[in-house]
Amino acid sequence: MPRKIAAGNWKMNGLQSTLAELQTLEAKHGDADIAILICPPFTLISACEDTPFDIGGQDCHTNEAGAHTGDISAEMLADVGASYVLVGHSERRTDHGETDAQVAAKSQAAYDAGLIAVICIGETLNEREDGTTLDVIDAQLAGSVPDTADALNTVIAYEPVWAIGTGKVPTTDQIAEVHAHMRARLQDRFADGDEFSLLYGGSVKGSNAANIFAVPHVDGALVGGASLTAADFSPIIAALERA
Ligand SMILES: O=C[C@H](O)COP(=O)(O)O
Repeated sequence: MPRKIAAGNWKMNGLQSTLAELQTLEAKHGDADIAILICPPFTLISACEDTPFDIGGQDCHTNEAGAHTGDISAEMLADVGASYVLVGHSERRTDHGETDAQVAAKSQAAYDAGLIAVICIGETLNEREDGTTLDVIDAQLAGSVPDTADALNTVIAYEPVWAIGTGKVPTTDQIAEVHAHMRARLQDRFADGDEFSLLYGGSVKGSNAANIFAVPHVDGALVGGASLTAADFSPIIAALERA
């Protein structure tokens, strides 16, 4: 069975005062049966050391170390207690021009440092409207997921770009189509393809989480805005625990 994962991506949000929200969340879900992953900004990772939740970075460099001002290596993330790292988020692909090849190299860097890579893929609105969604998914899976991936070192997050931070959510049929497609592609390519955790991301909220988690091959969520407060994230975690 794939791991169930409720992941919160704080993006460029969070100061030390934000950690009070994490403590509230711990009081409610500190003993959860599912994996709860928090991806705070780099500046707060050390401060999360004592949390019962898994901690992840939001990006890593392809190299272990070197002259790359402002970048963070996977080894540095592991050094301060992270066990996961997001790679290939659409905001990185758009803001920093990251390619599938770079995302694959970052994933490999994550594996080399002992981190689990959460590889993000998803189509734009134009691609959805052109009817090329599954082609885009195929290309991103082929290009961003290294041959060395397996269900223990890799999680795939399907995040339609047009659903991120917009309040627009695909229909459950649309999510089901993409997740079943991803599962089939992973089964074709990897011996343990049926064990990879597949997350949905894009405007997940307490009000829609249960419907999304009822979709076959949805093993959890990658949540942005609604992961910033315990009040918003807790109902999503609870829905996944019930799913
Ligand atoms: O990484 C998280 C996703 O980009 C989803 O963000 P959102 O929940 O704010 O739409």
